[in-house]
Amino acid sequence: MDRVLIESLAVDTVIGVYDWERSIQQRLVLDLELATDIRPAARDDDLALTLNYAAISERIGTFADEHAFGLVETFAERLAAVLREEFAISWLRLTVRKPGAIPTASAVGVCIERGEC
Ligand SMILES: Nc1nc2c(c(=O)[nH]1)N=C([C@H](O)[C@@H](O)CO)CN2
Repeated sequence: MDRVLIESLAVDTVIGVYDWERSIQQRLVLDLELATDIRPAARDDDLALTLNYAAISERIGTFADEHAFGLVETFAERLAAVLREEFAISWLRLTVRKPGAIPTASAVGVCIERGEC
């Protein structure tokens, strides 16, 4: 299956399990692979026939603004569900990295796959 890609999308949100994390925003960096057949859009050169990565990126920013989860796992799971409900995404791979969490690591985070290809 073809994929629409969104790479290194940065969002700032309240995220973390410790008290000091509940009153600040921290950066998450997201990579998404979104399965879709790109041939209809390519055939007609029509944005309406594919997954609009601009609209999806904007929705992710809104989602990050609206929530304040403890775990990156919860952020990833809930975001994947919202995106699959609101866009015609049959399968996705979502990586959520929290680059500031561990000073001696470039990033930590999770990678999930949901749906059928
Ligand atoms: N698997 C996870 N481990 C940890 C998480 C998490 O979201 N998932 N979060 C934290 C803290 O919030 C940490 O990021 C603070 O530096 C610890 N472990």
